[in-house]
Amino acid sequence: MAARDFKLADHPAIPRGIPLMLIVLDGWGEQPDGEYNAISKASTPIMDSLKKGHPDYWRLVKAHGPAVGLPLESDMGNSEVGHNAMGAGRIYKQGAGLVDSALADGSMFTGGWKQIQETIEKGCTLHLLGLLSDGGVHARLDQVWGLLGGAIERGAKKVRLHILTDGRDVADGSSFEYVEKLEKYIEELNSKGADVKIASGGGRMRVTMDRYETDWEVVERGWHAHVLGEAPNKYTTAAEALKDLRAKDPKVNDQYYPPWVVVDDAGKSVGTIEDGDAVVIWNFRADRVVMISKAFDFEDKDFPFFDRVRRPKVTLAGMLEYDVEIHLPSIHLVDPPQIEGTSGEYLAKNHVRSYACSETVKFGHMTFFWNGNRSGYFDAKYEKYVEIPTDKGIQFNEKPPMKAAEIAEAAAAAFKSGEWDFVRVNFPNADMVGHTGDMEATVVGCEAADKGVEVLLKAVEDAGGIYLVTADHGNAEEMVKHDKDGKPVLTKDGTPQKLTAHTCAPVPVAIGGPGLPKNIKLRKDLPGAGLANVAATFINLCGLEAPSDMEPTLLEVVEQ
Ligand SMILES: O=C(O)[C@@H](CO)OP(=O)(O)O
Ligand SMILES: [Mn+2]
Ligand SMILES: [Mn+2]
Repeated sequence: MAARDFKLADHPAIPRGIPLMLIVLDGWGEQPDGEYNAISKASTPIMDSLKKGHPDYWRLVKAHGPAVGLPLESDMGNSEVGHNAMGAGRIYKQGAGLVDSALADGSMFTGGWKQIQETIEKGCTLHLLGLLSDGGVHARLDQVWGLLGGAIERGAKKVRLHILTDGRDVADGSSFEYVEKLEKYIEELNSKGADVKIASGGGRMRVTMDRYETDWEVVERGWHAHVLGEAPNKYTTAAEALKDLRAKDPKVNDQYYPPWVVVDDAGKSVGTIEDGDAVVIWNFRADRVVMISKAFDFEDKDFPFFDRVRRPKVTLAGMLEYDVEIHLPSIHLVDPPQIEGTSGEYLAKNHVRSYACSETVKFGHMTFFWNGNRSGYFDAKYEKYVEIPTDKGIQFNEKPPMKAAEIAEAAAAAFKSGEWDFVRVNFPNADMVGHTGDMEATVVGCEAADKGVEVLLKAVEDAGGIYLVTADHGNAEEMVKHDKDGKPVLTKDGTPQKLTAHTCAPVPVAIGGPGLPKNIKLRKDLPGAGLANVAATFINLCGLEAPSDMEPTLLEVVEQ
């Protein structure tokens, strides 16, 4: 491919140097007002006022399914694909679909797998670890079956599974059904001579799947259970663990199970991870498996995060490469989407000074995901990434405002300082609190996010700047599950079933501010536009023409 020319021409109608504020409201979808819509229930005067700008200054864009590179129209959006699309301005076939193709054409077992195969042939144990979920955000059951079955077909004898339960992308309690399905499949494989067992597990928010170094203790708990075979909770089957831990503590749910291990009759773990073993992480999504990958891959001198006690020398493979900058893990089964020529690189190379900010749980969304799953700066001279620490060890409905005020304060100060041309922030509330399924708390979270937007729009007003407000996918606007006719799905006790997951709702794009030239409006001719169209839009708002291989801008220059 010809080398990319990063020089961008000036935009014909938008001058350079008018500062731009871009706000992403994580998990803020647009759906009709209703009893279970936490966003419409909340008092959100600022977001409501933006909506009045329809059609010239407010519109909806797609944030789910093929529009963001997911296999099916029924696939809900998520932060990785949403921020990848916004940051890159293009639609890439994403992890879920890439793994599907690699399983279908067999290439799953031809690349990085070869090194796993060598360890299997030596008779070592193969450990498979990941989120046991059909949500399609981080992982999918059929892919786990494909990996496990494929490994057995290729000669793996002893396989141990380390499972993280979900309840976030799927209904709480679905772990029972998934474990039952997995046990059935294991029985089938074992009846043909394999030795497969579930060895350890825990809830994804409490065990192993932390992200962006919010709390290394989460990963440490997982390390103890999966690797060392140690946890305060010991059971003879996974199903027993799930049942008993819930019965003991009403606060336990699929997301927040404590760590547990499966033990034999002598009380010994059935699946510690030992020197020479192979470990495959089956999640395709990166953020929540970067830390556990580091725990396996990093030498002691590079790993100050917790005492690993014992670090087995294993062959570790990721389903995908999770960090394409530092090539983590060093082996992967399926190549990740080749995201390059992102807006961040273009802007840095055109000397647009960019400032990105969120609190820890979403920090990497505005940096790592935004930049195509790269962890560093393109050019530190023109970029600054600011992280506000997220509270550790709480469930987010306990403190729904989260750090919205602090994010707004930091970003408003950066904007007013005049040091930055482009400030981008993410407010996590609608998403992180929405995932708890707690309606009241989510309403409070949405109100806090709206207040954050208010502070930032005031900064834009004061500095004569431009704003672009959008979201990465839906979540808080649908807090209970609905059937095809739009009626709430009821649980056995007659109450509506909580929906903790993201949705397929479209998301808003709003533009404005005193710096927006009067002849710039939103186009009316792109009904199918999605999040990938946002990149060209904000590059234009920075005063530059967008690269020709990005999805088209949402802006038009109108005659006055
Ligand atoms: O928390 C996460 O990992 C996902 C849901 O699984 O949410 P988001 O895509 O918004 O980060
Ligand atoms: Mn998100
Ligand atoms: Mn989410």
